[in-house]
Amino acid sequence: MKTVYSYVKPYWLPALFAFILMLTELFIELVQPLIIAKIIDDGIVVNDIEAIKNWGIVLVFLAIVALIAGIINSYFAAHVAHSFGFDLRNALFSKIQAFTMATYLKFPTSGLITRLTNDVTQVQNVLFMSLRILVRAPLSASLSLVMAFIINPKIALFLLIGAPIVVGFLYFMVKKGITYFAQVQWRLDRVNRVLQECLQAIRLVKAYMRNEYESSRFQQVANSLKLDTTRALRIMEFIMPALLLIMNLSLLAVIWFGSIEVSTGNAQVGELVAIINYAMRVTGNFSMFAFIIIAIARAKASSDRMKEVLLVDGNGLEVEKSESELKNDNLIEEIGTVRFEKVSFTYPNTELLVLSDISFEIKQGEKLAIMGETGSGKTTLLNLLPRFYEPTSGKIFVNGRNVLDWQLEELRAMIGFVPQKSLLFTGSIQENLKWGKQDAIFSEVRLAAEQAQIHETVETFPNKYDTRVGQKGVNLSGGQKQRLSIARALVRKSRILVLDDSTSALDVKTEAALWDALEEENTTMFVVTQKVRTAKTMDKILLLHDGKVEAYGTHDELLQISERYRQIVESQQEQVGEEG
Ligand SMILES: Nc1ncnc2c1ncn2[C@@H]1O[C@H](COP(=O)(O)OP(=O)(O)OP(=O)(O)O)[C@@H](O)[C@H]1O
Repeated sequence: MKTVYSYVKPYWLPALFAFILMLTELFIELVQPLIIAKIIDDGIVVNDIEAIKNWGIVLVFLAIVALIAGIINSYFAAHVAHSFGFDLRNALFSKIQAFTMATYLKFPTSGLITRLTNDVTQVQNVLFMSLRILVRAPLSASLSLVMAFIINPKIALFLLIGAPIVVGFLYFMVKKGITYFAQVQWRLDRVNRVLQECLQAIRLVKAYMRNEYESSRFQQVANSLKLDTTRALRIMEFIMPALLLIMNLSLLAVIWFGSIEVSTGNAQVGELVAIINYAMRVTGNFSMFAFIIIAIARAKASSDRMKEVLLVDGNGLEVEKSESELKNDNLIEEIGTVRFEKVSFTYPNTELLVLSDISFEIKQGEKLAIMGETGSGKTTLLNLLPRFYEPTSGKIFVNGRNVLDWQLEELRAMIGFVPQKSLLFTGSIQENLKWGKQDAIFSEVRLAAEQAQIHETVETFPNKYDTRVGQKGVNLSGGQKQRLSIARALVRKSRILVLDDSTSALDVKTEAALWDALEEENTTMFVVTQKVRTAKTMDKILLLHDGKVEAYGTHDELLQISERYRQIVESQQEQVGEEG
């Protein structure tokens, strides 16, 4: 629990205040029965109105103090709990952002979302309850017991009849609760995952008319969540009345034995009333304690899940190298060059060699087309460049320096990356384009948009560059999204530009205009493409097959040396012929 609850530390002072106020409430709670006993024994029994009045005033005064203490305690408890929740969420978010791609693979997205939302809330609630009642309930119960013993040990002894059973019940509840609630949180992950998948693929679901299927899939996971939650809560449903029954039986025994003691003159009425009062407090506080124990069990399951994230360290995080570790080599000569030397790669936790013995070099300003059938390793190869993953063997050099020896930030600042799937964020077009370079001025944004052939389209939007995209914004076509993604990368003016099949949705004319515009830039380019027409315009082509280099060279060279390339060319010529 340490890693999660260490986030309470900065709030120790308000937490201490809350604790002291809680003790004040507790103290008053414990003194009240004594005063009632005084009112009965010194007032009612001897008919002393003055004593009743005086003790009555003290009672009311203490009740008001307890009320005020309770209100201020709630205020501090809420402040501590919510600040803690805020810090914890931020810490989790930062940690997740620093994950290596390999670590992301270990945590399903839905699981991370639940951890950041529901799990944090569970722990936050328990912290709030702790500052309000967690310590108070058992303390109040045990001190009430002590007070009862001080007043009359013989009668109070009857309160202990059920104690061993109560302790046994609580132990059982905590043990089962932790296991069951861990299962509940896991089920919540599954519900989130199905929901996320369905919403992301909503068009597909509609197009395939899979609404009913998706609904039943959702019902299945939601039902499992319901069953597991019910199972977990059932322990409480069973144990709470059982606890109360035991406690009330003890209370009955106290009343029975106490009335005998009073009638034989061994005890006073006031004493018995006070003990009954304390006994009821023991009962009430214990049931409250049992309720919190359930919440703690749930929070323990949640905090264990968050701990998994917070404890990710070392190889699981992207860590910047210290200046002293960096190689001070001469980078000027090879600026903009990229060299792969016998690079092989296997995804973490898998056996399959996805890239095998890849070697090639491109110079500054050269444009490399990467071709190959689906699954041949094109995206994987590109992912190694900004060090999303590290090669299993072999070396990759950027500007003549091994990518492992670069400061991560510097390396990535040099690379403009356009992933296969165009993703835009909620916000204006301009905000999206400036996303990779916050300090870009409008003329840079506009130039990038012109190069990416999207400027004219943006000009037709109602608010031009201030038009909102994403949820509640304009709906963009696939090609428009692709061009905006390209423009976003171009705004950064990176030395190296990586386009992972990012022009697939562009028509021939637009694509040609895009390459023309990029021709003017002295940018080294990696372009994954399926189209020979595109590949032909590049300086070199790297043809991958099954993760190996099938052929490497210019279009003409590949026509000479690679049968597979010739087949691709022929098949596309046939297509063009058929289309024509
Ligand atoms: N995260 C991953 N974990 C394990 N294996 C993966 C992962 N991503 C991709 N692979 C595997 O690596 C191989 C190469 O995938 P990659 O995405 O690089 O191919 P690609 O040539 O870009 O394909 P496409 O043209 O369809 O995008 C495939 O066999 C794929 O199953």
